[in-house]
Amino acid sequence: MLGHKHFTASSTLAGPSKPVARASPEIIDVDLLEDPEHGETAVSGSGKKSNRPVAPRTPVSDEPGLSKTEAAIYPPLDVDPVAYSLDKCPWQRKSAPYSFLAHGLATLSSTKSRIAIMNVLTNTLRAIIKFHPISLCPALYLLSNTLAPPYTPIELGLGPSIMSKAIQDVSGLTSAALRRLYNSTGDPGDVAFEAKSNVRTLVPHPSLLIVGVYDSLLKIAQSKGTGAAKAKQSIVQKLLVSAKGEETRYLVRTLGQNLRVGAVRTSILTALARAMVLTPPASIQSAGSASYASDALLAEIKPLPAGSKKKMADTARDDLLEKFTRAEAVIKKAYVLHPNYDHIAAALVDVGLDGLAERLPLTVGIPLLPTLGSPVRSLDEVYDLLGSQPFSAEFKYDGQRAQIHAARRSQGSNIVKIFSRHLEDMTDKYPDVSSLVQDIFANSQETESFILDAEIVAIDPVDGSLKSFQELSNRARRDVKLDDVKVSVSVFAFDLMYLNGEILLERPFRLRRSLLRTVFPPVVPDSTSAAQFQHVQSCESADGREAVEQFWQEAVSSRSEGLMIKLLDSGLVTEDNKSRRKPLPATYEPDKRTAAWLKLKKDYVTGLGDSLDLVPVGAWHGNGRKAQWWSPILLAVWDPSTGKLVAVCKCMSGFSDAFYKELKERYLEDSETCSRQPQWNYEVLTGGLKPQVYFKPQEVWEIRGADITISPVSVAALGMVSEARGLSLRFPRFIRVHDDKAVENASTPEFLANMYRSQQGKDRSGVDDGDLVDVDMQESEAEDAYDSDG
Ligand SMILES: Nc1ncnc2c1ncn2[C@@H]1O[C@H](COP(=O)(O)OP(=O)(O)OP(=O)(O)O)[C@@H](O)[C@H]1O
Repeated sequence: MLGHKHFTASSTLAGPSKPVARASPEIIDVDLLEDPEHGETAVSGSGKKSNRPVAPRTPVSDEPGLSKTEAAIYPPLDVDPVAYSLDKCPWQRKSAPYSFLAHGLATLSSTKSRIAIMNVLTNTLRAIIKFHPISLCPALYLLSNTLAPPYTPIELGLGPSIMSKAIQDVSGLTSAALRRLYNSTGDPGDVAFEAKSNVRTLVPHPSLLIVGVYDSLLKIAQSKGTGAAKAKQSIVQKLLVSAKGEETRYLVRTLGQNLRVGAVRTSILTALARAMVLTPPASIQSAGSASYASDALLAEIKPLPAGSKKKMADTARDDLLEKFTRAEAVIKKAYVLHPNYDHIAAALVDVGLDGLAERLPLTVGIPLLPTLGSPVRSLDEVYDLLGSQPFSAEFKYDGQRAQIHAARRSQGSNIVKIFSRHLEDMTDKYPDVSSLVQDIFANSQETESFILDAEIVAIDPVDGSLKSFQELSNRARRDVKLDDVKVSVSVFAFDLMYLNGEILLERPFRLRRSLLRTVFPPVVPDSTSAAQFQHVQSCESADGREAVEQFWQEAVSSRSEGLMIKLLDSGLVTEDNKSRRKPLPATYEPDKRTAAWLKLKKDYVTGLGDSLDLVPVGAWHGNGRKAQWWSPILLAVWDPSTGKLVAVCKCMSGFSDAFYKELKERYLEDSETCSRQPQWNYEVLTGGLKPQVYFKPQEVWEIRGADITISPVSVAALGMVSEARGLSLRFPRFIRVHDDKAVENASTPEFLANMYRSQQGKDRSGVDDGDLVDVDMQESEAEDAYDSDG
C-alpha cells in the first residue's frame, strides 16, 4: 500500500540552489499532452522576458479555493446534479483534461459540506463517463490518491528531495525561497502553486490529460535501479512544466500522497453510482432499464436551491433517490468483493450497473474486504445485545489477519495468495504458509479451491504456545525464503468464504464454520519451519453463561487479545430482540463492522493498569474524513531531569469530531500557540516522529493504551529499558483533558519505563529487538479503519 509521505521543511530545501532552468517545451512527453491552446513560456509578471521568475506576491491562504483559471473555464461542480448541465462542459468528446479533475479537487478542498462533496464527485464523474469513459479508471485512482488496487504492490517511491529539486528547476526559485514558502504554507502543493504562479511561458505547452498524468505516475512508480531518481525527477518536471493553475497544486499533493480533500472511498463509490444512474455511458443501452434515470424523469425534478439541505416534496426526486440507493448497493458490493477500479470501470462501461455483479464476482486471487467486529466493553453487554441468540466465543489471537486464497492447478504449481487485513499481498512474507496450503491440497484430493479467513500468530516451534504480536512483527516483510523463516507461525482459521467454486458469503456462520472444521482438519507438520494449521479455540453460548465466563477468564490470562463473539444463525427473532432491533444476519459481511461480530478486548476491560498523562506537542494534517482537522496528534512525556518534553506516540483514537474542531480553534495555525517550527518555552524531542505543526505545550491529556512497546522511532525513556530504543504506547486512546494539571505534572520517562517493566512481569534491565513493534503500521491501519467507517 502507498505510504503517506510528507514533505518537510528541511527536505524542501534539499539539493543545491540551481541557476534558473527555463521551462522548455522540448522536454515534454507527447503522450501526456494534447491541445496546445493554453500554453505559455516564461515571462515575468510585467510581461517582459526575465531570467528569474518573480517571487510570489499573493498572500498564501490556508485553504486555497479555486484559482481564476479553472473557475473561468468550468461551470461550478458543487451544484445539484439535476441542475448540472453537461452541455456547458468545454471539453466535450475530447480527451479529458487534468485541469477538469484539478477543478473538482479544488472545489472539494474548499467545502466541508457532505452534500457539496457528493455533488462535486458526481458531476465530475458524469462528465468523464459521458465524454471520455477511458479516463474513468485513471480518474478514480487519482481521486482516491492511489495508483492501483490495494493488493498490487506499487509505490511512487518519490523522495521529498526529488520533488523539491523538480519544483526548483521548474519555478527557478532558490531553495531558500522554497523554504520560506513552505514555512508560510506548510503544504508542498501550495508551495508549488505559489512557486509557479508567476512563471509565464511564451511557447505553448499542451494541456495535461487525466490519462497522461496517471500514466506518468505509473512510470514514476516503475522507475527502478540506477538512475531511477533522475528518471523520476524528469517525469515530475515534465508534469510541472505543463501544469497550470490548480493543476500544479493537486499534482504535487498527489505526488506527496496527501490530497487534503474530504473524499473517502465510500463517497467516491456513492458518487460513481449516482453518476452512472444520471449519465450512463453511450455504450450502455439504458432504455427500459430500471437502473437509470430517463430524461423524462430528470425533466420532472425541480433542482434544489443551492445549499439546500431540505428534501423537497417531489415524487420524481424520490424515484431518483431510490435508483441512487440501488445503484450504490450494486457498486459497493462489487467493490467489496472485487476492489479493483480497472475492472469496475471497464465493466461499467461494457455492461453497466445491471451486469456488474455477474461480471465481478468473488474471485480466487482477488481479496475481498474483510468483516470487522464491533467493540463491546463487557460480557454483560454481549448478552444484552445478543440475548438468547446462539453465538460462538472465540479467542481473539494477537497476530496478523490473513485471507488465504488457493486453487489447485492440474498443471504447474497451485495458486496461493495471502492477503492482509488491508488487502496487501503478503504471499512473499509467508512462504511457510504457502507451503502449508500445498500440504492441505496434498492431504485432501476433494479440495479444489478456497478462500478462508484466519489469524497468523507467532508460536513456539517446540511446544506450540502462543507468542506476542511483537514476535511476529520481527519477521522479514518481503521475499522471505522458506529456509530463512526465523519465527514459526500457526494459521488459526476462523471463517470460510469460498469452497470449490461455491460462494459461501450468504450462508450462516454455523454452516461456514462446520465446513471449515470438516474440510480443513488441523495440520501439525513435522518440520518446525513449516506453518501449523489450527481452528480457533472457541466456546458456545449453548454451554451456558458460566462456561462463557470461564472461557473469558482463560482468554484474559492467555496471550490472546480477548474474545471475538460471533452470531451462529441468521435472523432469529427471539423474545429479547424482537422489540429492540431487527434480527442480525450471521452471513459474512464484507467491509462491515457488524453487530453480529463483537470484539471484547482485554484492554477495553482491564487495559494498562494505569493511564498516562501526556502533553500534546504537535500534529499532522488529517486525511479523508479528517482532512480539515489535525490527526494524529503527537503526545509527549515530561522529563524533569532535562526540562524537555519527549514525544512518545501519535494518537488518533478517542476524539470526537467536536473535539477535533475545538482543538483546531484552540491551536490556530501561525498564532501564539501553533507553529511550523518548535519555538516554545519547552524544548521538544520528537525522535523519528516529525509533525507538520508544533503546539505550544500547555495542556495535559489523560491517555489509555493497550500496552507499552519498544519502538524504533520513539526516544521516550531511551536507554532506560533498551540501550538503543525508546518506548511507545500501543493503541493510545484519548480519555479527557486534565484541566488540573500543568506540563510539569505530566507522566515522566521513568513512569513509562516502570509501566513497561510491570507489564512484562519482571524487572528487565535490557531487552532484545524481539520486542520491537512497528508503530507506524498500527497507526495507518487504525486510520484506514476509521475512514472506511466514516
Ligand atoms: N477468532 C477471531 N475471529 C476474528 N478475528 C480475529 C480472531 N482472532 C484474531 N482476530 C483478529 O482480530 C481482528 C478483529 O477485530 P476487527 O474486526 O475490529 O479488526 P481490527 O479493526 O483490525 O481490530 P483490532 O485492531 O481490534 O484487531 C481481526 O481483524 C483479526 O485480525
